[in-house]
Amino acid sequence: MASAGDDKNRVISLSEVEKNNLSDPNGNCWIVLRGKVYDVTTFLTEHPGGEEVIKEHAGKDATDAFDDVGHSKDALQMTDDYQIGVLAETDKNKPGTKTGKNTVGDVPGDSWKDIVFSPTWTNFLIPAAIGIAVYFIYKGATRLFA
Ligand code: HEM
Repeated sequence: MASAGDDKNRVISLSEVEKNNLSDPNGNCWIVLRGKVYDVTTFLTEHPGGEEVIKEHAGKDATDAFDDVGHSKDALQMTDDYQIGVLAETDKNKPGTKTGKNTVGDVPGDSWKDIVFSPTWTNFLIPAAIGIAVYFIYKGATRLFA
């Protein structure tokens, strides 16, 4: 059922998102997740995590809060039903907004790239362990031939 109102690629400015923060007379609740705009007004009462957590982000970017919860892939796919547009390019780099695709593969920690390229302590620990092992092998070898 495609109609003009179903256009998920309508370009929406951040100031328009900010107006739909529940306090507006229309009572709408819009949020931004990775550069996409969602109208979650009707979803609030259905949200398994409760209304309040989403309401706190009404009219704002909720990407970090959404990711912090560790939403399931099902939850991520559900967001599609509420997308009403994309954030204007010029507004994507403003503080507090996150760009990027909202696809399953983009969930932090979900892709092998996040692990391989993450600068966490494990990336330091593994080379360090190899270094120590090489040192002891070398020490053992020099003792053998001494
Ligand atoms: C369109 C947007 C959203 C959808 C479709 C959605 C969907 C869901 C679903 C399906 C769950 C059940 C658990 C899961 O499957 O992961 C859930 C739980 C939850 N969500 Fe959302 N959510 C949305 C936005 C948000 C936002 C913006 C926040 C935070 C500010 C949030 C916070 C939570 C919390 C705290 C839980 C409970 C987690 C738990 O009990 O372990 N959600 N959400």
